[in-house]
Amino acid sequence: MVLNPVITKLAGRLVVLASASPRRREILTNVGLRFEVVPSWFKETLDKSSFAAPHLYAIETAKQKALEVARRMPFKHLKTPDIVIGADTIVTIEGDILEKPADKQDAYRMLSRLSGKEHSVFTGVAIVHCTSETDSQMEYDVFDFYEETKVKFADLSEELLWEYIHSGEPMDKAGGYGIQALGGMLVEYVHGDFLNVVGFPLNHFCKKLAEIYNPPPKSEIQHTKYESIPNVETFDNPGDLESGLERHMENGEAIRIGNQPGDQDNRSISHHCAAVSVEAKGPVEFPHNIADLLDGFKASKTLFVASKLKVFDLLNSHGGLKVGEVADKLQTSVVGTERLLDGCVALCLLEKTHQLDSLVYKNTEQANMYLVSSSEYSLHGYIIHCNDHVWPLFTHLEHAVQEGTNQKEKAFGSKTEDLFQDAYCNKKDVRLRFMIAMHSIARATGRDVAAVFDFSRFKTACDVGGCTGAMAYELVKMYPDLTITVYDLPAVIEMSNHFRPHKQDTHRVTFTAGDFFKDDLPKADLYILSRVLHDWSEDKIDVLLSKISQICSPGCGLLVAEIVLDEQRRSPARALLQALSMTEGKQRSGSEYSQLLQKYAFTEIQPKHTGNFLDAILFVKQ
Ligand SMILES: C[S@@+](CC[C@H](N)C(=O)[O-])C[C@H]1O[C@@H](n2cnc3c(N)ncnc32)[C@H](O)[C@@H]1O
Repeated sequence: MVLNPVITKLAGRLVVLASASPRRREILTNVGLRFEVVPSWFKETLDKSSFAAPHLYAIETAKQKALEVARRMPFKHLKTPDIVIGADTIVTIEGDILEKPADKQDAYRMLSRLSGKEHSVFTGVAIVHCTSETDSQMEYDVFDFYEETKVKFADLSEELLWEYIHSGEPMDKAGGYGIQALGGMLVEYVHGDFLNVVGFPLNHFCKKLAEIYNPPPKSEIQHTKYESIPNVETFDNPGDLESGLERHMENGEAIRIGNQPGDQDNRSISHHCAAVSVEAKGPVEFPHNIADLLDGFKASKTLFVASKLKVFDLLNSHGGLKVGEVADKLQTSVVGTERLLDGCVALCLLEKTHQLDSLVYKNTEQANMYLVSSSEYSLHGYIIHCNDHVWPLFTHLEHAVQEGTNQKEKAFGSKTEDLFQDAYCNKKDVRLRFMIAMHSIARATGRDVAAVFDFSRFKTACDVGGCTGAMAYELVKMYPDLTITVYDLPAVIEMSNHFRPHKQDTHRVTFTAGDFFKDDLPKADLYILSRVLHDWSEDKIDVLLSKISQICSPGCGLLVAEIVLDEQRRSPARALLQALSMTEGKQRSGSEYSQLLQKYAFTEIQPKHTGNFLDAILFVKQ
């Protein structure tokens, strides 16, 4: 369930937020919108003086941010979004626009201007629909709006001002303050939408969606159609967009790619599949979605190999390197290394810049955050697992489809009786690789799963099949009264100490070894099943859930963390593609999980999409 039914109209479309702001991401995630984040490269350099009013500047910046992403994605991300959302927040006082401070002095200048006075916060929002209707070019329908909120600051002493500036909070925020955190202490009153000041006017956005999807008569809608994109300056060279895939249309009007607004009800396949209806007789437009799929495996393998060779670790520790230096340090050929690095640039994992007379390769911010093996939320372990374990299974997909079985024997030479307890899994190196992979996903997701419900009424939890304890560590961080037992097979528990975080007090997380099909589970008032149910047959699930149901008293909780399918079982593609290499389990929709758990006297509280790798459903024992 989501707060605004209109948001469900976006289900099944590839929705992209063209903003790196964690605050915007959180606001939209909280209402159940599923979207990808692709930060815009548009430089915020529009000439403010050329706009008649400040809000027009914010709207234009939001539009340009969204359009830049809409234009870049088909070429750099190999997929075409259906909808791109851009936003720009500015603070205005006495007719001047204040954006993000450049440094501490700039923050001081801004905040002392705001002290004791009322100012306005404007957020411009652009919703860009990407369509390809009648001619060879993509077309962009842009719907935009803005919201104004008045905020009054208290009189700020010099001491308070500098204390706030030294906290570091002002630096990435329009006007130099963040109302949702420490900056809230500076504010005397707010007139208008609070979330607008945080960075995204959710209420107005939902109204706008309602207007777009349940439209009033056409004459009343105001939006701009961009057949070609206005020439704007971005970090990227717009010229390179023309060099990649070109759209071929010999006589126009042949096909439509992508769902159009209003298509929701008769849509037959989901967004990533880009519903293609061939309506006309003439030659057809170039099938971008199919071309993207043809290259999909090359893109994955490029990421895998760069990760395996630790390219991102190397570039992170050196800041930036020339191709010869990378080849030298990796002991690889110069020509092959250059191809790999250029492939990573094309996939937006690396940046290539001219420095003096040479080309230097550097990690993108995203690569530093997720691909460097030592980074806090690194996906490196999971990427290596995909390369070493999932990739070989997928090379036998044809057999898997013919035989309806997992192809572990063909890929690794071991027959699967129990997914986790055969000789192959008991090899120490294989087990460790698996645990590192589980750890990286659970760490990346744990915080979001822990935050989607209020678990504070639970004092004891048992993470059943909790592996390295990654989810447990995130939960105890957020809930200071909670203690968690991580329950897993002895061979896993034996190695769990490797994963204990150093900078966290971990005494509230303990480990118990056992077999959840055979042994008694520890007593707790919240049970967690994260990525467990999808792995097993109905019979085995029956054993496990009967055990949990018996041990639970009324009021006990059961948290299921899985990728939850939509009700038509069409998306997310991630879940359906993962199912192709499954042994005996299956992926389920929200209502399928509810029906399953109902049999064991658990009632669903609410399913939540976290926007992360896993979704969450909380159940309560009756
Ligand atoms: C797919 S992993 C999920 C790990 C963790 N919950 C997460 O979300 O990252 C499944 C976990 O179940 C554990 N497991 C499998 N069979 C088990 C059994 N019979 N008893 C206890 N744990 C088991 C595995 O060792 C593994 O850690």
